[in-house]
Amino acid sequence: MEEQAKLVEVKDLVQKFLLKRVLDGISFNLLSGEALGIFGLRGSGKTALLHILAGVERFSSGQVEVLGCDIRKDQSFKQGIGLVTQEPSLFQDLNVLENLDFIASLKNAGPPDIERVILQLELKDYLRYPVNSLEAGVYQRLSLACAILNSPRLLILDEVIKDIDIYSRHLILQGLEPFLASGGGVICGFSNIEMSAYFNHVAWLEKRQMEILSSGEARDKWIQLLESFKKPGDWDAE
Ligand SMILES: Nc1ncnc2c1ncn2[C@@H]1O[C@H](COP(=O)(O)OP(=O)(O)OP(=O)(O)O)[C@@H](O)[C@H]1O
Repeated sequence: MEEQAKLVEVKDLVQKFLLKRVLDGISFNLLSGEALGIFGLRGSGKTALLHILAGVERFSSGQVEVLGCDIRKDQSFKQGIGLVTQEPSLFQDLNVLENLDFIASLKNAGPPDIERVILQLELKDYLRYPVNSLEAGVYQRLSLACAILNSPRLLILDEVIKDIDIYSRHLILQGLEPFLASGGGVICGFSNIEMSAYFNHVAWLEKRQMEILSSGEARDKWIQLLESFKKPGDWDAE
């Protein structure tokens, strides 16, 4: 059997904001064909980690390799990733097609790529809609469409299917299957434990540390956590 390529390798990652440690000695790998879900309570560091992997935030110490690049020294991995951030990141003043056109030009993608993503995420009926008029599910379909215009090898997704309609969720998840089967990798932050089943592994972030679990183990841990909560303040990460 062909050996799976290592898409992400993280060793001893530390992230501090001012003097506060948010991630403390995190290590994990992602192989091609794998989907890793990053799970944690509010403020546990999911977004901080995803932004480091996408190269949009610096980190305090440790080693991070993405698509074979030491990301502190070599930024070329950015051409091979697709990012969907938790905060809306599309151009609000442009319509759907204008967003696709503009982002395609930034990513050196061409008309066939635009056609491909419109088809995959069923955006044809929305092309002239202003982005700020889209319902959440269609907005996320467009966000993912923009992220995959450059046919990335690694997708970094932050809460991409949170609070969206079931059909959009289906379209997004269905699109990930052939992507993974062809050797892509997905890292996805999520906060609804029900979504664990969609990932090969769940990276549980708590108290600045990471634990890699199966989806079943993550659900069990969630049930134990719920049972241990006694007062509302316990919902905070620290
Ligand atoms: N740029 C920043 N400057 C200072 N503190 C930050 C910064 N980014 C994140 N933090 C802090 O780091 C911690 C982790 O935040 P992060 O947004 O990564 O958590 P999260 O798990 O994604 O939370 P949520 O589920 O609410 O999105 C929080 O305490 C947050 O306030």
